[in-house]
Formats: sequence, structure tokens, C-alpha cells
Amino acid sequence: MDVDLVVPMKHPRDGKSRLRGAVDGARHPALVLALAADTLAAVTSAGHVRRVLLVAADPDSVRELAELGVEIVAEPVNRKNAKPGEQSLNAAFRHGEALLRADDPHAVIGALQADLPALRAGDLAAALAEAAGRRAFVADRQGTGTTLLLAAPGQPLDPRFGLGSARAHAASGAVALGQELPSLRSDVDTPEDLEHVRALGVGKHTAAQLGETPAAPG
Ligand SMILES: Nc1nc2c(ncn2[C@@H]2O[C@H](COP(=O)(O)OP(=O)(O)OP(=O)(O)O)[C@@H](O)[C@H]2O)c(=O)[nH]1
Ligand SMILES: C=C(OP(=O)(O)O)C(=O)O
Repeated sequence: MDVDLVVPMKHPRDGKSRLRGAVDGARHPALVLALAADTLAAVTSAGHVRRVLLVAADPDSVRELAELGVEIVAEPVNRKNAKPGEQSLNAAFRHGEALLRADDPHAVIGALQADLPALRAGDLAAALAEAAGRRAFVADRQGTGTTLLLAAPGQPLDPRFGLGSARAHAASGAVALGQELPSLRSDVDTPEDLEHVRALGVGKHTAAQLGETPAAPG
């Protein structure tokens, strides 16, 4: 079963504030773009991924990522589909979902974070296979956040990203995917997370920002 993925991004200058200081301040936006580029390169090379829709706070600021085979749209400005008090991140996911669903009401929609620079296509494929059409999620390596949420075919994504989202997604009926999937669990929020993915092996864009030799793709 093929999946259409929504990936949200702030302006790279504004995003990943907890990661600030990991590289020289002037290079922070380039590092954020590199994390996303490695994530998206793995995603677009994975089997069973039909479309990848990047919902950007500022499409021009992430335009170079289109080369990787993703579609880029702007997040809604008036946030009319946001629920009161809710993170704008979830509104961005729902905006992408609505666009994909308009093209195919029966689509399987997924939500993926853009900060998985060690992602291996095989880990994503394994998660899709294990989900087998169920509403499902992958928790981050700390077990509190979510890196991937999958809707059941034709069913709402109902994203509940934010603090403690793993628990919120489980409470919403999503199955926690149980495999190891280290590259899919290793999101980068802090300098410590960056050290962790360096040890796992990052893709070529992040490696270039860190002055390293990239890991072999897999
Ligand atoms: N389009 C869009 N993307 C968002 C929004 N909020 C967060 N994101 C993106 O969603 C992903 C996950 O968000 P976080 O990991 O919390 O990232 P962040 O907000 O950049 O990080 P911190 O500033 O450290 O909290 C990142 O790729 C963000 O750029 C939003 O309001 N709109
Ligand atoms: C918003 C989330 O991401 P992060 O852990 O990257 O802040 C989340 O996991 O729900």
C-alpha cells in the first residue's frame, strides 16, 4: 500500500532553536536545511512512498529541497483550520492532508518530521510494512515524541504533535510500531541528538555541514 507523506518546515532560520549553538550561528539555517535534505532524500528513495508534500512556513526558504522530488506548498496564513490553542504544527499537517486528500480521498496519509538526517529508506519501508494499513506511529528514541504518524486508508490523520505526542497518538488509537528502526527514531532536536545521529551515520547534506564523510546509503 502506497503512502502520501506530509512534512512540515518552519523557515530554516527560525526552526530547530534548541539545536542552536551546535554549529556557528550563521550556519544554523544551512544545517537545518541539510537535516531536511537528508530526510527527504531517504524518503523519496523508499518504496511505497507515492507523494511527499512539504508544507512550509516560507516556501522560498526551502525551495532547493524541490530538487529531491518533493512538492512544496505554503502553510495556511489565516490558520482557519487550526483548533483553538493548538500548535500551528498540527494545522500545517492538516493543511497538507487536505490537499492530498482532495486529489485522492482514499489515500493513506502520513506525517513525517524533517529532522531525521540518518534516515535509511529501509527503516521507513519496514515501518510502512509493519503498519499494514493500521493507524500507527513511530516514537522518537526517547519514547516521548513522534517521528512518523500513519493514518489508516481514507481515515483522518488526526495529528497530535507537540509535547508528549507519542502518548497522545497512542491514546488516539494509533498502534506503536515496535521494531527497532533506529534511523527513523533518531530525530534531531538538541546538540546531543546531533551527536547521536553522527554516530549512526548521517546523509551527505548533513555530513557536508559537519565536515564529515557521509555514511553509505542503505
Ligand atoms: N510549516 C510549519 N512547520 C512547523 C511548524 N512548527 C514546527 N514545524 C516544523 O515541524 C518540525 C518539528 O518541529 P520541532 O521539532 O518542534 O522543531 P522546531 O519548532 O523547529 O524546534 P524548536 O525551535 O527547537 O522547538 C520541524 O521541521 C519544524 O520546522 C509550523 O508552525 N509550521
Ligand atoms: C513536535 C514534536 O517534535 P519534536 O520532538 O521534534 O519537538 C513531536 O514529537 O510531537
